[in-house]
Amino acid sequence: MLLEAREISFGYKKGYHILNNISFAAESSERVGIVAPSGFGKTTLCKILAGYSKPSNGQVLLDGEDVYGMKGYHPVQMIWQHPETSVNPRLRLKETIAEGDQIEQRIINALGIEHDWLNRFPGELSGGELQRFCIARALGQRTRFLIADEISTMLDMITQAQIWSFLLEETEKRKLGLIVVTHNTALAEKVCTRIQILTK
Ligand SMILES: Nc1ncnc2c1ncn2[C@@H]1O[C@H](COP(=O)(O)OP(=O)(O)OP(=O)(O)O)[C@@H](O)[C@H]1O
Repeated sequence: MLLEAREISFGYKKGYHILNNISFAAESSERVGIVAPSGFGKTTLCKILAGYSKPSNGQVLLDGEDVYGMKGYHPVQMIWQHPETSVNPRLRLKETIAEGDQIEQRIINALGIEHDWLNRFPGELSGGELQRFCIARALGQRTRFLIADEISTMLDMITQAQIWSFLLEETEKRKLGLIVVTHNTALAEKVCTRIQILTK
């Protein structure tokens, strides 16, 4: 499967574009690191790829089909930098998991999610524990591409290693494309099959 962003332009303020004519493509067999300076618009591009923001110009295509015309589950799922703002604080974590597309128990186990955490609210977990739920939720049955936007910045080294080794194994097994946004070049070089530098 091919995910393509073609000549994307986007601005938060009318008349001022953050992204100007940006093109990007990734195959589901790839793990692509996106590198650009802070404030360039990497998260904005990820939001466009995952269907959260519509570009003012350009198209996002999945195997040639415009994703903004698709209905139902979005095959491009995003894991955000801040898990605490990516979950509903009023839902117990088992309900957060249920927001995903039939998340398999083996994914919950592999991420080290403890049974007792499922009955808690987000405010009762650490950032690292919560991020595991956000990763699990994104790995639904119909997910084809996963976007990881600075997902491990707040984690200790052991947890980072566990989570990345799980993600590499899972994406390989299910042939999911992985797009990685990080300022950590050593991490990008380790986990990605290709690095794409975005330029204005
Ligand atoms: N919701 C918003 N409303 C207005 N401006 C925004 C909004 N979100 C982001 N911006 C601005 O858009 C620009 C790009 O932001 P974005 O988060 O996409 O950059 P980034 O490359 O991911 O940055 P970083 O590497 O620092 O995370 C920034 O100047 C930011 O202030």
